[in-house]
Amino acid sequence: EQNNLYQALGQQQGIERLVSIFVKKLGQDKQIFPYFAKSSVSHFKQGFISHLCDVSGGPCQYEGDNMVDIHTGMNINEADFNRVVELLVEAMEEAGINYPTQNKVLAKFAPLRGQVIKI
Ligand code: HEM
Repeated sequence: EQNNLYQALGQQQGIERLVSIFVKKLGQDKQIFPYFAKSSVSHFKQGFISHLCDVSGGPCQYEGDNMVDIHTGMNINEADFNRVVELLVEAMEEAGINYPTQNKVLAKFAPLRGQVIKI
């Protein structure tokens, strides 16, 4: 069951394609771009790919820092969190990912909300 989500996302290739679209959207968004102004896009991209591969049940182990450590100090508020989720949904839409699969991805991220938002 766990592994089904990874399959539904199109495995490694599908996840890489999705994250590329997502990263492009983050960089083009006036509300969100400032957060990433000083980060390495390729580092973020690789980290996000392996994290998504991991949480979707794929054969990857995310080895980056935990969500709290990464996002602490960024002062991410609720509205910005919601915007990032919106951009992720748009990216999934553009990548042709079906609704049940989109919802499963969102269900994986929802519990992380409290670890990412201003603490
Ligand atoms: C559930 C939602 C989120 C998840 C799962 C998530 C996950 C991640 C991951 C996996 C990384 C890469 C870590 C690494 O490998 O070093 C990362 C980095 C980052 N995230 Fe998030 N994130 C989320 C929400 C957000 C939001 C809402 C913002 C800003 C509005 C944000 C801003 C950043 C930034 C700026 C970095 C790059 C840090 C650097 O310079 O390396 N994240 N996030």
